[in-house]
Amino acid sequence: MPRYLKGWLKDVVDLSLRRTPISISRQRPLFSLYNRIIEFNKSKINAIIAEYKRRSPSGLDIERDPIEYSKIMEKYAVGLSILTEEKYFGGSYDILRKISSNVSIPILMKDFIVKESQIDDAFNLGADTVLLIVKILTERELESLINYARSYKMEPLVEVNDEKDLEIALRVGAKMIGVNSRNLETLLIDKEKQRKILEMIPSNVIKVAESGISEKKEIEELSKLGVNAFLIGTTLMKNPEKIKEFI
Ligand SMILES: O=P(O)(O)OC[C@@H](O)[C@@H](O)c1c[nH]c2ccccc12
Repeated sequence: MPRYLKGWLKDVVDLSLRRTPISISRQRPLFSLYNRIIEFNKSKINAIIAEYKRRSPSGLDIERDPIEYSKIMEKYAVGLSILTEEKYFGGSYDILRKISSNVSIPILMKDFIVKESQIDDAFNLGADTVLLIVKILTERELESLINYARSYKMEPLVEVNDEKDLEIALRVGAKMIGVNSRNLETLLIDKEKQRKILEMIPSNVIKVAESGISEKKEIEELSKLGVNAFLIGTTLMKNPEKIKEFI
């Protein structure tokens, strides 16, 4: 069982535990997000992970064609992040499947993963990796889900929000760590804290800055701290063309 949680996080995790596994099989080769971030870093192109997200508990509400969006991002982004959580983020497995059959760049399935069958689903739907959120899992669960993802050759993005999360992520051997500036419990953004945590990550780990990025200047500043990739949702959902300015 996942960690003790309250409020919407408890609800979203309960829904994840009850999610019915799908029964289709993968139709697409595996594209490594981890390797492609390193390639972008070598060629000095800002590695942007563009997120498709219709809604969010922090207030976003947007309709946009998923294929059209993904086709723009395919030209510029290092990868895509696709929300599949239904109730709070307006995502679906169907959207992920449609996008994965139309693009040839790495795709991260963004959901509240608490059981192995959700990783099976990600693989079968054509995703190339998954997000694992430290805050909702026990250390043992996190470790075993990381290994389970790796059994599919997926290197998961492990999300942390504070020092304690980071200690756990490093202890269980995460190789790609995302620091979310948004606290999932309070929904508040704290960029100072995010920077502090990013600076604590050893340089042999891929560092991803997540949430609240809206300007090129922020990407440049974060790059100076050794950040390898940037996960951007809201800004690109509102204006996909901004990706051209960001890279
Ligand atoms: O829309 P933004 O502020 O650019 O953020 C994107 C991404 O970081 C955010 O959607 C996110 C980060 N971690 C999550 C965990 C669950 C759901 C969503 C998220």
